[in-house]
Amino acid sequence: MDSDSAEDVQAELDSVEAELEVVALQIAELLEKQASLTSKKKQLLCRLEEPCDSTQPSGSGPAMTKQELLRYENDDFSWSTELEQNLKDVFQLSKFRALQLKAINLSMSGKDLFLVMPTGRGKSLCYQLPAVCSEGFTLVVTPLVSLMEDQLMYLKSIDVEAVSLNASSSKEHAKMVLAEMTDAKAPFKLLYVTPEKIAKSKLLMSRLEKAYNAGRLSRIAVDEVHCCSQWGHDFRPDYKLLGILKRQFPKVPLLGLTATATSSVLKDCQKILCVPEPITLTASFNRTNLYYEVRLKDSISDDSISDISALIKERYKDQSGIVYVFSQKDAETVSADLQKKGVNASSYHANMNPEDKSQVHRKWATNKIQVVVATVAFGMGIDKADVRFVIHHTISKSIENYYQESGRAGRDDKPADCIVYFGFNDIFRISTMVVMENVGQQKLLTMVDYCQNVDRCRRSVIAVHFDEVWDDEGCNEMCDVCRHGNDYITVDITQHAKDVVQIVELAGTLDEKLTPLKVTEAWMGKGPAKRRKMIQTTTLSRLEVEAIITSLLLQGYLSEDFSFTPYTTYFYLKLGRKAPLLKNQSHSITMKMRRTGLDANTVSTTQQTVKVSQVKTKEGKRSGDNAANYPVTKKVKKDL
Ligand SMILES: Nc1ncnc2c1ncn2[C@H]1C[C@H](O)[C@@H](COP(=O)(O)OP(=O)(O)OP(=O)(O)O)O1
Ligand SMILES: [Mg+2]
Ligand SMILES: [Zn+2]
Repeated sequence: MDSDSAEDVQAELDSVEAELEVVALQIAELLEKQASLTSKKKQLLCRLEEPCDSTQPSGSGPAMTKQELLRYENDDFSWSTELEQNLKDVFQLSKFRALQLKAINLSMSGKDLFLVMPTGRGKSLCYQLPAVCSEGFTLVVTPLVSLMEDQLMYLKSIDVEAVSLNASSSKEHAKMVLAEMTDAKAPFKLLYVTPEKIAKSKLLMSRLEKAYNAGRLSRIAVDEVHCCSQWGHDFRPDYKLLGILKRQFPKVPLLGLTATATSSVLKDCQKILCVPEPITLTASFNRTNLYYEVRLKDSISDDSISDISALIKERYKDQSGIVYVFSQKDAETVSADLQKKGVNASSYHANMNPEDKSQVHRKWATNKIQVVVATVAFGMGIDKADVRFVIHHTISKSIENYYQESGRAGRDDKPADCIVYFGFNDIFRISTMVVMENVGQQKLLTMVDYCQNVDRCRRSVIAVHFDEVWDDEGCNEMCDVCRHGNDYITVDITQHAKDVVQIVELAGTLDEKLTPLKVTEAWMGKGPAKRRKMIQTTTLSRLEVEAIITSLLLQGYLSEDFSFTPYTTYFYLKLGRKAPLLKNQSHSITMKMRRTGLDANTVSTTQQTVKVSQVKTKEGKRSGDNAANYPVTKKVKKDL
C-alpha cells in the first residue's frame, strides 16, 4: 500500500468513526425516547384500567381493589358520627375536602398510609381529627419548631390539648410531658416532636415504649414525609432514623404526609420508615384556582422591579402577597426598591433575628404589611388563606420548589396568581448554588424548561413531575400558555446551533473557557476582532440569542462545565453530549417560539417550520422590545 492510499484509508476510517459516533448518539437518543414513551404508555394503561379519578390511590399499596377502597369514603363506620360532630364542633368546618374522609377512615381502621396532597389542602386535619376521636395520643413528627408552634397555637384556639417536645423545651415542661405520656388521665391528644428528639432522646423512646404497651400511642403522623428521602427536596438526615418508630411500634398506624413527593421519593420513604405495605392516596396536584404565568426578565435592562411594583399597586391593590427572591441580599434590595416605589413591603430571610422574623410574619398575617419579600426561608407552615399573588423575582431551583412556593397562593380556593420572572443570568446564578446537590442541575433544568416552554399548558409541565397524566382541557385557560400561547411556530435552529457550538469548540481549542454571557456576546459579535473573523456571528436580538442558548442547554447540545475556586464557583459552557450529532447533515434541531408579531405572510400554519433567519429578514431590524418572537411573553394583558 503506498503512502497516499494509506492516508486516504485513514481519512475514510476517521470519517466512518465519526459517523459511527453519530449513530451511537442517535441510538442513545432513540432509546431515551423509547423509555419515555414506555413510561407514558404505562401511565395511560393505568388510566384505562382505573378511570382517572385523581383521588384514586396509586403507588405500592397492599392489594386493595378500587371497590374496597371506595368503602372508605362512606360514613357508616363506628366512629363516623363522632368524626362528623367533631369536624363541626371542634374544627368548625362544614365538610371534608377531597380525600380527607377517605384518609381519615383508612387511618382510623389501622392502615398505614401515605397522603400526598397539595400544599394548603388540609393534610393536618387528617391526623388532628382522628387524634381527637381516639383514645390516648397521636405522635406527630414535624421538621420545624415554627411549624409546631403554629399548630399548637391553632389547636389551643380550638381547645384541643396538644404539647410539644423540642430542643427549646424547658426541663420542667419535658418532665411533665414525659410523665403524662403514660398517664391514662393525661389530657393531651397530640404530642409534637422534632425528628431529632426521636433520634437522640432515649428517654422519649422509652416513654413511648411504655405508652405503646399501655395502648396509649394511638397513631404516628410524619409530616413533610419527603424529608426522609435525599431525592426529595428538603432532605433531613434525622428523618433517616425514623424507621425506629415502625420497628418498635409495629401495631400503631403510621400516616406520612407531604405535598410534593414523586412515586420514587415515596418508595424511598417507605423503605426508610420501615412501613411494609402503605396505601398511598394522591390528590391531584392541580390547583384549579391558581393562574400560572411566566414573564421575561431582560438581562440588559432588568425592569422587573417596576413591573412588579406596578402589578402590586394596580392589579393587586390592597391584596396580600409574597415576592420570592434568590438571596438574602436580594430580599433586602428588592424590598427597599419596592418600598421606594410606594409598596408596603418588608423583607424576610434566614439571617434575621427571630423576633424580627416573627414580627414581619405577624404584621403580614394581620394585613399590616402587604407584601413579604422573602427567600425560601419564608416557607413551610405559612398558612395565610387570602394570599392573592406569589411572584418569583427569580426562578426556583426546581419545579417541586416552585410548586410548593407558589402554592402558598389562594389557599381559600379563590383565584390567585403565580408569576415567575425568568432571566437568562439567573439560570447560572442558581446553577452554581445547587451544583453540589444531588441531581441539582437536572432539577434546575426542569424549572428552566417550565419557563422556556411556550407550547404546553404550564400545568402539564408540572404534572410530569407528579407522575400525573394531564389533559390540557383541565386548565380552563388558567395559565398564560393556554390563554395566549397556542399561536406558536416551530423554528429550525440547526444553523444557529452549529454556529454556537463552533464558538464553544473554538474556545476549547484555544484553551479558553466561556461563560454563557461570553458565548452570548461572542455570537453577537462583541468579542475580540480576531475571534470574530473565525466565527459566524448573528444579527438575532439578545433575547433570541439567550433563548436559543438556553434551548441548546436544555436539549443537551451544550452542557455545564463548573470550575471551583475556594471562594466561588464558575459556570462555563462546554459541548453537550448531543453536539456531535450536528456533524450529521440530516440532523436538525427545532424549538418553539411565539408567532405573535411575525409577519403573517411568513407563516401560514401554527405548526409550520420556519428558519429564524428568514423570519428576521422579513421583519427587518427590531428595536428594544423583542418579546414578540421570544418564547415567553412579557407583554401580557393586564386585565386578568
Ligand atoms: N375541610 C376543610 N374545609 C375548609 N378548610 C379546611 C378544611 N380542611 C383544612 N382546611 C383549612 C385549614 C387550614 O387553614 C388550611 C390548610 O390546612 P393545612 O393542614 O395546614 O394544609 P397542609 O398541611 O395540607 O399544607 P402544607 O403542605 O403547606 O403543610 O386549610
Ligand atoms: Mg402541613
Ligand atoms: Zn394551561
